[in-house]
Amino acid sequence: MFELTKIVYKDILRFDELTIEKGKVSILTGESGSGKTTLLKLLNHMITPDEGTVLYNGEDVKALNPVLHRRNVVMLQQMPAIFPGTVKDNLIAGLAFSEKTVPADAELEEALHTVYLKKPLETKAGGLSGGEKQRLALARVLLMDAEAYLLDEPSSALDDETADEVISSFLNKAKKKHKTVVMVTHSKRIAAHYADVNILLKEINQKKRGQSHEG
Ligand SMILES: Nc1ncnc2c1ncn2[C@@H]1O[C@H](COP(=O)(O)OP(=O)(O)OP(=O)(O)O)[C@@H](O)[C@H]1O
Repeated sequence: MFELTKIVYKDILRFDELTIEKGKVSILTGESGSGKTTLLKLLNHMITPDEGTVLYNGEDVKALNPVLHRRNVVMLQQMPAIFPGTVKDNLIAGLAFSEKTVPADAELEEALHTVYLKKPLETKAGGLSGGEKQRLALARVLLMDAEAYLLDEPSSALDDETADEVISSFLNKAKKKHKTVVMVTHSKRIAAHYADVNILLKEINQKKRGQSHEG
């Protein structure tokens, strides 16, 4: 689904090749500051590489309309925005961007159920805990029904048990619908349990520019 070739981005990323397969869960790990978020941003064209190409289904993302591309490839940021208003307002916020019709409340409740967030739709979102807000944002991207989900540490605010429930439930749903998931996590446990493919940034990322090595 994604093919990255001869990528250079500032002095952060430099690698020859990376393929991300359609319908698979690829888990991206690497130490803090190693460029995981930067790599996700290359995939949905929030940034453009200085050198090299990023292909999405065989097409150079530079040639794609960025707004349309980001409807197909939805990114959940590490600290996702929570909008003023209710849980429901937050769930439907992404749909306006995708120009999708607002589903019935039952479908919104189903998305909350998937992320184990047991709150009525009319709950004020501002009063939710950090972990609840994280799950609300995850439910919001799930409803966007994208082709690919780029999840940047989606369970960082959750305890281990809740993280397992939420991630496993989200991935089950995504897999049933043949979605592609690229997930960044610092959790070795989650990487070991849920990855179809493990991408270790330190294995692919080469010496940074400005260092003596020319490789
Ligand atoms: N636009 C930018 N310009 C310059 N440097 C940047 C830019 N964005 C990120 N960086 C730097 O690039 C490095 C990689 O950042 P990135 O957020 O991709 O790392 P990460 O692996 O996701 O880290 P973490 O696990 O801490 O979230 C960091 O040193 C960061 O400060």
